[in-house]
Amino acid sequence: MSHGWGYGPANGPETWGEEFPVANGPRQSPIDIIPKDAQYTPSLKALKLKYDPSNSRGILNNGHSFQVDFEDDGDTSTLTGGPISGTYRLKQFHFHWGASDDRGSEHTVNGIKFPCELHLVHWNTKYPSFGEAASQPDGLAVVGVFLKIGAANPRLQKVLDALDAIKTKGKQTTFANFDAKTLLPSCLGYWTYDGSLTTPPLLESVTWIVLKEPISVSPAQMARFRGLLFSGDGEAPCCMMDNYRPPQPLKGRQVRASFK
Ligand SMILES: CCCSc1c(F)c(F)c(S(=O)(=O)NC)c(F)c1F
Ligand SMILES: [Zn+2]
Repeated sequence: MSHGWGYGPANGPETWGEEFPVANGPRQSPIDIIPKDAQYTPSLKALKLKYDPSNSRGILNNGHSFQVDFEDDGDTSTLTGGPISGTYRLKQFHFHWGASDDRGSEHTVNGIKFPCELHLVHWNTKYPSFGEAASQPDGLAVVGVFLKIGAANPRLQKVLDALDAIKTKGKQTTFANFDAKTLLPSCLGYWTYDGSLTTPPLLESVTWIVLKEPISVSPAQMARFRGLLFSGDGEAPCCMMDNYRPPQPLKGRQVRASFK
C-alpha cells in the first residue's frame, strides 16, 4: 500500500515537511488574505484571460483532486496582463473542497473559509516546458476563484456530470470543448502575492492571483464533489473531501490588490 502524501491524519499537510522541507519555506501557500492589509496598487494591470475551448482534453481523478487538462503546445489558451510579465499558458484546472460547506477553500479572507476553491494553473512560456517552469520563481501563475454557497451554478454542470466517470483514483475520460472562462466571475478584481504550490512538492514558483468575487455553488452541487474517492479501484473506499492545505505564515510578504 503506497504511503504517499495525502490529506489524512498520517499523511496530511502537517506531515508534508518530512519529505518536502520547503513546506516551511519563506513563500508558502495558501495564506489568509486580510483585505485591510492588502496594498492597493493602481499600476497592476487588468487580467487578460484568453481560453480556447478546443484546447480542453480530458478530466482525471489524480487521487488528490480532479483536474481538467488542456493542450498547451501553443499560445491559444493564455493568461497575460495582471501582475505577470509575458505569456502564461493554461495547463489545467482543479478544485479543493471540504467535507461540509463550512470549509474547503485553501485561501481564506479575514479567516473566513469558503466551501470550495478553483485553481486555474498556468505556466510561463519563457521556459521550455511546464516541468521546467514549475521549478522557477516566476514559473507558474495560478488564478484562484472562491465558490460560495448559493444558487446552483449551471456553469459547473458539465464538470459535475463528468465526475461519475472518474470516481476512483486514476480514472480519466475525454472532456472536449470546455470553455474555462465560463467558470470565472464577472468582476476580475484580484489580490496577488508570491507563493507556492499548495500540494507537494510545494514548489515556491507560483504568482498567486486570487479573485475577490466568488462564483456560486449549491449544497447539492458540493455533494457531487464529495462523491469522488481518493482511493483506487479495489482499495477501501475513501471519500475525496477536505483536500485543502490550511493557510501558511505570511513571513513578511506583501499582498497587493488591483482594486480599492
Ligand atoms: C507538479 C504540479 C502539477 S500541476 C499542479 C497541481 F496539480 C496542483 F494541485 C497545484 S496546487 O498547488 O494544488 N494548486 C495551485 C498546482 F499549483 C499545480 F501546478
Ligand atoms: Zn490547487
